[in-house]
Amino acid sequence: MEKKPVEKALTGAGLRGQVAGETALCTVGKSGSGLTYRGYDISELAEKAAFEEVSWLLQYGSLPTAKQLAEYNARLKSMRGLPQALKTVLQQIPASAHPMDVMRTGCSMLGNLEQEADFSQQDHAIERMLAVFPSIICYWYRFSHDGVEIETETDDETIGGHFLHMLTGEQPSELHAQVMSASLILYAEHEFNASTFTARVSASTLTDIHSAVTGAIGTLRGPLHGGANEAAMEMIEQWSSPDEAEREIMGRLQRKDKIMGFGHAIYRTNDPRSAIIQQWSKLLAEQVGDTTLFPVSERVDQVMWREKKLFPNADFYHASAYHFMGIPTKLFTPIFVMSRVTGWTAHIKEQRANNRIIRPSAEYTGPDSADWIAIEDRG
Ligand SMILES: CC(=O)SCCNC(=O)CCNC(=O)[C@H](O)C(C)(C)COP(=O)(O)OP(=O)(O)OC[C@H]1O[C@@H](n2cnc3c(N)ncnc32)[C@H](O)[C@@H]1OP(=O)(O)O
Ligand SMILES: O=C([O-])CC(=O)C(=O)O
Repeated sequence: MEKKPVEKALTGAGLRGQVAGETALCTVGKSGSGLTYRGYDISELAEKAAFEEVSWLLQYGSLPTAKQLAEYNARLKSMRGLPQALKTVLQQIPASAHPMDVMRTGCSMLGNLEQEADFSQQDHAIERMLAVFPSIICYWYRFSHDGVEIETETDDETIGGHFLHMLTGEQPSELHAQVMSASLILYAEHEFNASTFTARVSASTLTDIHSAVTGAIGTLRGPLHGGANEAAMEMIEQWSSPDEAEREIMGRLQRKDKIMGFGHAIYRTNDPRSAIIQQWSKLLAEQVGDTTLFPVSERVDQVMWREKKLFPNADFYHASAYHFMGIPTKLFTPIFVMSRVTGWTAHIKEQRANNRIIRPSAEYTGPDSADWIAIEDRG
């Protein structure tokens, strides 16, 4: 079937199509559907790189040598521990809290305990956030849900493996560690998306790095952005067959509901990250013997294209992939944070290196002038 692009101008509301700054970090949809990080194609990175190589690439500008990577990994490993004051704060947060709020509070508290005194400390602060974010979410999750106080200073080689290990209490399989690495690479960076733009606006005031990242976490939380992976999971898990999924999707489209995990502000024909995570999801489905969730996902994909010419974005097949690895749905978006902190902080560094406060203008639509009305005369 030939795919046709979604017809909608890249202009107007939402600053669509307007250049809001410069970056050497990433291109999105440059030739319609591509994605590159510092010139490297996403499919090559997802196939050949470890997530830590990509995070180094974003933070320091080039691929690391073997020595640089080994030293970086050792540093990250040594930074996984939580200060007692942060543990105490995490222990206060109820199990009913939204895990993205936990991430936001965790990041903010870290900024209180380990302040970035000046910008010469930014690389240390970035490595610390990258190393400790999985610890923050897993410590809170296991404490609030299972009553277990976990050890976050594990010996796992990778960030993805470290996360899965803390979450399940077991060493992850090679396949799961591989999928986590690929997933973290896919989510790492995406130009001027809403959360990254938040981070850049924040950084442009010359505020500290934890404030900028805290704002970005809050922005990523929304269902139109990172929260879509959880929303997609909540949708597809309701259906027990592809036929039921098709009927339900048709009904939702008729009611003009948004289907989470579909469509994109920039890509017009496909999101290059989707096919990659779809392949991993398929493999995981085979491994767990799934005969429902993956076929349901594929049917939703087909129907959305047939009916609306809308395609799955990075979030849609992440839902089933994470589910097959046993990750609770509410932790899907925090994984996005564990990855995207690399993109946010690379943008913060870039903004700081050539800064002018970001302060656009608005088109005024209010009354021309208004005459003052004394309070006793107001109806
Ligand atoms: C990692 C990420 O953050 S990826 C994005 C994750 N978000 C989602 O998956 C949420 C669902 N998707 C959406 O809400 C949107 O597609 C967004 C927010 C991603 C992009 O929004 P926009 O740039 O405004 O979308 P776009 O201009 O391409 O919309 C074109 C038309 O398709 C419709 N449309 C877009 N996405 C969807 C969807 N998921 N379900 C149903 N209709 C949709 C729009 O309502 C619009 O219709 P209209 O012309 O009648 O108003
Ligand atoms: O670019 C966007 O608007 C949203 C997105 O896909 C991302 O942040 O990964």
